[in-house]
Amino acid sequence: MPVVRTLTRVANQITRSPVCGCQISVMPIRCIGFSPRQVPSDASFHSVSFSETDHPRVLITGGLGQLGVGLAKLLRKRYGKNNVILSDIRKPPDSVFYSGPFIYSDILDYKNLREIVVNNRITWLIHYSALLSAVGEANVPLARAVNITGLHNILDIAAEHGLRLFVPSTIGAFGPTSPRNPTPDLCVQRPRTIYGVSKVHAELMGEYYHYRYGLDFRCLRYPGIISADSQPGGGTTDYAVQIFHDAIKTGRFTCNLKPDTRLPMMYIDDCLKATLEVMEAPASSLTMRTYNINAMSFTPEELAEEVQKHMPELEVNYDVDAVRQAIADSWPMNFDDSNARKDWGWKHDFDMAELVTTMLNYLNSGRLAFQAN
Ligand SMILES: NC(=O)C1=CN([C@@H]2O[C@H](COP(=O)(O)OP(=O)(O)OC[C@H]3O[C@@H](n4cnc5c(N)ncnc54)[C@H](O)[C@@H]3O)[C@@H](O)[C@H]2O)C=CC1
Ligand SMILES: CC(=O)[C@H](N)C(=O)O
Repeated sequence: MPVVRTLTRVANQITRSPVCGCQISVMPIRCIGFSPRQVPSDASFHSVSFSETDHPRVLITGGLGQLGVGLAKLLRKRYGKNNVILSDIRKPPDSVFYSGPFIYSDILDYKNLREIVVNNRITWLIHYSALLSAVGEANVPLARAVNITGLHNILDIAAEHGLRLFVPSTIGAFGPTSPRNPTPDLCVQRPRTIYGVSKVHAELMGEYYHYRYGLDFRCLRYPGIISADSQPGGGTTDYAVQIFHDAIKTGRFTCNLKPDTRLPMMYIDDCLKATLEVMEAPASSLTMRTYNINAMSFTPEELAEEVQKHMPELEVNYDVDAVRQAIADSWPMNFDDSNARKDWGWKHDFDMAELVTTMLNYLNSGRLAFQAN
């Protein structure tokens, strides 16, 4: 009865486990039986299987979206090109395919995901696959599958293989009954989008797996992320990226949110830096497993005025999208990230003025290079 022996050993280990100082007496249901998710005989359930002196072996899921390619670039600089594998279900452009390891991975395919983790000796998993707020409302069944069922696969594989797991959450994990100005780490969370509901689920499941199985789960609630060289994937904060592209291309911008809609925002370099920092933070410095992070907070009107300091001719109009506006009206206006600052030294570099200058310089230099060729 090797399986029973293994389960008994694991059960004893868990009930003795000092995680959170709690005594636990019930076995994890998912580990019982002969499913592919069966506990392996050498499962320890206690995280960080890699030696801290070695570089981690990182897998990024959903890596071809707005954030993944930039994160891979940052991590490859630090840990070596071949130690960071990007994955997605989309076909990578040449620039991505030839810049480091890329692999097809559908997070809904548990066996394929497990094979990738085993064959590549993955130690860190950065789980970026998701459907964002606006596209999620347009296809709830798919958002539910990717954001919830997909997350379950990720959690099981991470727990089974002792991975350090990063799952981003979002300002969208809060709702109209949350305090909105500012929104603290711990408060009422009753979001009204499938995206928000799935992210609260991810926060709670990750924290539960940490408490129950010792999974090294780390989670940051990102604000709206603004980037120049990658396009957002269908969110409510996308206007704050689009304004730069339209300003440079046409000198005109039509905003789909009302001029006074205040939302927390961050430049991509700060977002990627925070992700790296929280992944490298010693576990002892983390008093929580889910942290708000923030950099700035502005309205479309304020952002447009800042852009107009550089491009006074920019014309801005408003054509409000009811779905996006309702979502934005239920989200935080300001984010309280004091715990991240206190616990692991989070500090942003870009405020609104620096963000605008950086975005315009980047996009203008691209345009000039294009014209020169
Ligand atoms: N971009 C932002 O402003 C913010 C992003 N986040 C979170 O950060 C993460 C990354 O965000 P973005 O890069 O902006 O998202 P994105 O929408 O640009 O990219 C998501 C990627 O997931 C992939 N994907 C979809 N279904 C999949 C499946 N079945 N298997 C594997 N991959 C699949 C898509 O092909 C896409 O490349 C997401 O979890 C998002 O919720 C959180 C807050 C703000
Ligand atoms: C803030 C987010 O999570 C994302 N950018 C969205 O608007 O859906």
